[in-house]
Amino acid sequence: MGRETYLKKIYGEEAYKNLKSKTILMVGAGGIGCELIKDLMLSGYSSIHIVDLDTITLSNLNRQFLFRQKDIDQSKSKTICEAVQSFNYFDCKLTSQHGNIMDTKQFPISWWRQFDMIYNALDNLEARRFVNQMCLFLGKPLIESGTTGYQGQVQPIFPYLSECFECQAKVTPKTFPVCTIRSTPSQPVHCITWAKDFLFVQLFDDSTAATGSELSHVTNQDSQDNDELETLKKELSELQGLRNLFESGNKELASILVEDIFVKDIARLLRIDALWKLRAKPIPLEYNKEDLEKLLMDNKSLEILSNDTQMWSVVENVYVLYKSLQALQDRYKVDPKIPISFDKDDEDTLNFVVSSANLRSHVFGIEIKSKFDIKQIAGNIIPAIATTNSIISGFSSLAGIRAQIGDKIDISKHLTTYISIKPNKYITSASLVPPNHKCASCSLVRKGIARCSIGTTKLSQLLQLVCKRYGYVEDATSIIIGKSKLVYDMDFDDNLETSLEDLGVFNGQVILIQDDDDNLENLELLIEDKKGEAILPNIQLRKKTTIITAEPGGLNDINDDHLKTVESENGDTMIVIDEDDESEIEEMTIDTDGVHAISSKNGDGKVDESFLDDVIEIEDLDDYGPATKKQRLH
Ligand SMILES: Nc1ncnc2c1ncn2[C@@H]1O[C@H](COP(=O)(O)OP(=O)(O)OP(=O)(O)O)[C@@H](O)[C@H]1O
Ligand SMILES: [Zn+2]
Repeated sequence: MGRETYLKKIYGEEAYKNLKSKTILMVGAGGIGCELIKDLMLSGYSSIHIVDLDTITLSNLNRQFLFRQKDIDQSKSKTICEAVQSFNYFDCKLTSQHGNIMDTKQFPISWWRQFDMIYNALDNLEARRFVNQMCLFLGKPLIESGTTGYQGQVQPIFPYLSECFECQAKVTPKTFPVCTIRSTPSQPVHCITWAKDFLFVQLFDDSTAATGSELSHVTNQDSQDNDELETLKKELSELQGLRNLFESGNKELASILVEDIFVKDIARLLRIDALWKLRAKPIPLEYNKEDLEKLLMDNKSLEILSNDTQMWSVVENVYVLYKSLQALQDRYKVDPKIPISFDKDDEDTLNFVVSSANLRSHVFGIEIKSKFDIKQIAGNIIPAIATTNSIISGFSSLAGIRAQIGDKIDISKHLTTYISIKPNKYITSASLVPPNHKCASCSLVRKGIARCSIGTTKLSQLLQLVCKRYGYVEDATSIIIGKSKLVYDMDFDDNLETSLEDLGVFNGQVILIQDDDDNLENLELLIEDKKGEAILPNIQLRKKTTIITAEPGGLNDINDDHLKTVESENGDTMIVIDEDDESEIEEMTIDTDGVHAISSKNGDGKVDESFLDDVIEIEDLDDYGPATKKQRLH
């Protein structure tokens, strides 16, 4: 029996053949990627490309089971491909690429074209958003997955048919008021944030992100108290002095820093009575200097640094602070050009943050934490769980297979899957829904790829082409390069005879075509620089349509009068929205000849009752609010 026999039985001969012809991309070779690659490779795809920007670290080995001790510092994508070769039963062609998926030079649009589908196995929003955008430009299905602790989710995304990654707002990490961090901490996390995002940044980090750090700029909005503002400004200039001592390799830095930050600054804060009316006062740091001397003299004390599950005493924290400062100073001395930035896996930076956070906690009467705990909090880590990654990878690969074996995408046949550890909710799912009509990525604008030679194509040619092809009117069109560079509109035609390249367009650049009359939807063209005649994407731009907002139950009573209020025309599309949760109830074509003036999109002239049952209460038929007109791109 051939090895493929079971796959053929499961999928069916045709579907198997179909899958065997597909080339797919997996982005990320970490926790999810290590599990997913096995599933994908054994699913029958003909070829899989794997991209990851990182190398393997010791901390990856506890859950990324394809990596071994010997692989540390090797490229993740290369190692993962080698690791699965021994069970590559269906001769899947594996291609690894080490690089950042957002690098448009290494991964130009011509490279993306080869894939039939993309699987995300990423760990950050920025890269996920980028891949989502690429899939929208290319019109390729994306299987998005993610895990946090015991929770996980797989979302199949079919561009313009189902919600994209950006259709729902994403939760951003919790932030704290600046003055809680700088003057009045009350929880360990406040002190850890102070140590990592303020003290560390001020002393060592040179990056622009650091100098622009919000915690370094305190304004009247952050604090009404002038004394507090003055004190915090003084602290900042004092830190500049400490930074100079650090850079000059001053041997007294540690003792000066402890005195300045944990004694003098605290004493200064204590003088601001307003801060302590309702709060417990901090106590400037006191510790036994002889004990510190003893620790510093004894080489055995170094064991404290790796004792990461027990709470360090106050003097031990001071000792770790001394040691980490010393190590960082030595690094700076060897090569000042190598940036020092916080990384939870960089022991010296972690030790500095742990000890200074703990000393601040002690001063403010907040509980001290172990190095292990602080590492979790400072690295925003919710422990990654191998089993969760494994289950999610299974669902992810199944979601992709389902997308590939059918001929035409019917989103009602696909599901978003969730897993959790809540009883009765281990595995749940939800139907895919059409794109959110407010989504700036997939609903307010159409996307496509235009091929043209940027060196020889003039702006005027591009303008004429898009007008001819999509129905824009030259006098009512704006062209914007990148995020905000306006190069053409009705009152600004200076650039028409300039080539796209001279206007700053590069291979992979995005250009926005905007209808100033608001009749047609806007279009984002990703420019692929290619010699020869310009080729525009084959897209039917949609006319902006009318949305009628009706209260629950009002749907059947929308009549000619309402349609007149919203100036609808025969043949327009109407979307009825549930006012409570803004979900779309029904999409209909307006027929102004009929008495009831509505025909549903399935063409039988009736509202789809089965759909309504779920959403609105039919008894409320008389109780509808006035219809309002909104513009929607459909
Ligand atoms: N822009 C990107 N391009 C390519 N690969 C990326 C990009 N961003 C993240 N990745 C990769 O995605 C993977 C995500 O895996 P995972 O969530 O397990 O993170 P990790 O870095 O391996 O682990 P941890 O963050 O817990 O140390 C990582 O291997 C990471 O290198
Ligand atoms: Zn969207």
